[in-house]
Amino acid sequence: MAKVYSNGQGLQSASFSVKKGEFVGVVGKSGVGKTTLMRLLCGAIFPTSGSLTIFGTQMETVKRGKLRQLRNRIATVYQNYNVIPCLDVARNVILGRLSEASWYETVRRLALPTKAENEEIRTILTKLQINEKMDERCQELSGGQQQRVAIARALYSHADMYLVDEPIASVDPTTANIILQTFQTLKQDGKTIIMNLHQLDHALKYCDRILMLDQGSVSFDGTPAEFLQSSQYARLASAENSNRRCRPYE
Ligand SMILES: Nc1ncnc2c1ncn2[C@@H]1O[C@H](COP(=O)(O)OP(=O)(O)OP(=O)(O)O)[C@@H](O)[C@H]1O
Repeated sequence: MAKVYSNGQGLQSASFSVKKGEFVGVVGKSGVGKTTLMRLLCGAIFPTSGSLTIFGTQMETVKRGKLRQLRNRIATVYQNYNVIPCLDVARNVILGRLSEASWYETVRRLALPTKAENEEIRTILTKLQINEKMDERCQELSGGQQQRVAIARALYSHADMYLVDEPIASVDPTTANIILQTFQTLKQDGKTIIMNLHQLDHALKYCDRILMLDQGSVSFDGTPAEFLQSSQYARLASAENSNRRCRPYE
């Protein structure tokens, strides 16, 4: 498929399929089309040519109702977090599971979450080490904390597929590992994860497949071990000024 914007930029050519339960890392320089790919995969935009099938549904001909159902099976974590600043952390997380709820149920969950709902939210926030912020408004949090709230909201959705755009861009190395380990646990539960990552060492360590984009096209598709041996890895690592060869399996 391709998604070419009116200025000629975008994703020029991508051909791949992803299996249930795979953790795919999408790497590549800035501007090569990683976010465009994410937006295609969550049905926010559509290919300008070629074909895209998500959960067996062809996106070129999808009807509005079916698209809504598909989107309910996909959780997206955007680079800019998309949290609601004036709501507290718990309520931002609750938003992750409201798409199917009636108007009454939406108000009830936001105004009067049950003990079980609060406990589930607290468990997710504890995993991401941000539970002490549960009652604080998002506008009072740092960028890295807001990023973890956005991740918690995605986890609360119980989606089948997680599209995650640069989830560790604003966090310290310890938190980065916590976040990536959380997604690895999801993968073990059979969830599919497609994650844009700039940090090659983390992609090599946590993903079980690497897709590299270069100038809007897929230039590599293989395992981390194959990627590590590839000329594409060498080029990208040196371009990102990090040609320190990683040894993720040691
Ligand atoms: N809505 C748009 N209209 C026109 N051009 C766009 C649009 N969105 C992205 N582009 C262009 O498409 C190309 C790919 O952008 P995209 O955001 O997908 O890259 P990226 O790999 O995610 O970059 P980064 O790593 O910096 O986030 C870029 O050249 C960008 O300028």
